[in-house]
Amino acid sequence: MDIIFLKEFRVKTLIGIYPWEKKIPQTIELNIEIALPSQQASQTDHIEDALDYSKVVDKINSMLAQQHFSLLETLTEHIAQMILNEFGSPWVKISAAKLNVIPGVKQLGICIERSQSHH
Ligand SMILES: Nc1nc2c(c(=O)[nH]1)N=C([C@H](O)[C@@H](O)CO)CN2
Repeated sequence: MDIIFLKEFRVKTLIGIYPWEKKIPQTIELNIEIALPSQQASQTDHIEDALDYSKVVDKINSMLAQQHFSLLETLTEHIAQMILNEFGSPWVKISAAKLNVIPGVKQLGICIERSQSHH
């Protein structure tokens, strides 16, 4: 299985359950692994055959500018479903962390894995 990864991808968004968190954007750090639907790009050297990771970054930036979540669980689920549905990936692993939001904890967050469901 071939995997594209995005490491330490930082993005500002409104995220959290508390009133202040719904007004003040916070930086979250994403780490993402995306299984590729095919190995074709490694043979052809054509971007048209690749899963274009710059498009994934653009999609996530625009999603998190428009949609505001209370929980990191919901945020990661939405990103995972977008990647599975719009990029045809068979499997994704996504972690999202808040930075220095609780004294004494440098990062805290969640990590999820999701696969295509075949009906
Ligand atoms: N399981 C979770 N627990 C908590 C979350 C969350 O997103 N998932 N969020 C918060 C608050 O927003 C917190 O980050 C502020 O300190 C608390 N617990």
